[in-house]
Amino acid sequence: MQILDGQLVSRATKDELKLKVAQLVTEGKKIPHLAAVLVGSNGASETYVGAKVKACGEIGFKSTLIRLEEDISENKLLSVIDDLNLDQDIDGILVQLPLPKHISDEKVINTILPSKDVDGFHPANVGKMVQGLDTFIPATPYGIMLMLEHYKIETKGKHAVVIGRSNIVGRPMSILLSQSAPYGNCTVTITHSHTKNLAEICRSADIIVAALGIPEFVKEDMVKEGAIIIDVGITRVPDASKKSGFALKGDVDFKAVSPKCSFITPVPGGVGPMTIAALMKNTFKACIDKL
Ligand SMILES: Nc1nc(=O)c2c([nH]1)NC[C@@H]1CN(c3ccc(C(=O)N[C@@H](CCC(=O)O)C(=O)O)cc3)C=[N+]21
Repeated sequence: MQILDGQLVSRATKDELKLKVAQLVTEGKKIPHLAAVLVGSNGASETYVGAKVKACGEIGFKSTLIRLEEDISENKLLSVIDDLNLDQDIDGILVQLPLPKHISDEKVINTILPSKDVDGFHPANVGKMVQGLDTFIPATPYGIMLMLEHYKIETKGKHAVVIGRSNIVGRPMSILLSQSAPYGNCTVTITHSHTKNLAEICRSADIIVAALGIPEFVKEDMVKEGAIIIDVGITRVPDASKKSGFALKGDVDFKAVSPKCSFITPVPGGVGPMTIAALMKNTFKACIDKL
């Protein structure tokens, strides 16, 4: 069993980008600039956005964090996005999800200029991704593909089971895994809360991507010997023994499952850091090739 070290691969990816930025500097070219928009103050969102801004600093990107009040009107938020769309210095725009209930995710996502949509959530970019055209790939699935590539894990012809069908992870992941090289070339089964015989389907998987958001959902008896396990879940569960007051739990029962598999991602330190690295690659792309 080998642990897939997201911290390590993320660092390597960021180091690569850092060199490329240094090159841009010597050539006197534009430096990538990410605008991150955070509405309200959800603890987890603060952490993630903070990590994104920090990564920009490490690589040498510019970043602007825009904090807005929880009760900002939808129209006001849309006008903030319009301003960022028009701002020639901003290459990438990221609006951290989830948004407060009175704001429509769909309207927000549709307002971001596709050429600045480094999350790859805009329907125009989703459409391109589905067709295998050049576009921004959503950061979590992209990060997972980068991780598999880094460890030279052969995916061709394998049966991949994706648990979860969200627009930000499960669905794009299932599409990328099914696509031809440089993507997965897998046979993909996408499963969700209405799937029958989930355990049985999982047992037939060579690769499991768990992205349903239920802590330790994937148990030992759902996993085939030698399977590759990608754990996307990251839930904060109360834990009095931790200084923060919570522990991070993945969607996989790591202790029980890890002895059975060939490769597994830990939580934390697996997919999470790769999500950040992939976002940085998208931000670089937004600056370099104006799609
Ligand atoms: N517009 C938008 N784009 C996103 O890409 C996006 C989003 N909204 N909303 C929430 C999810 C989640 N996400 C994570 C990013 C980093 C870690 C990460 O770095 N995790 C660390 C631990 C961080 C901690 O201590 O909580 C780890 O797994 O090692 C996790 C999750 C991005 N998302």
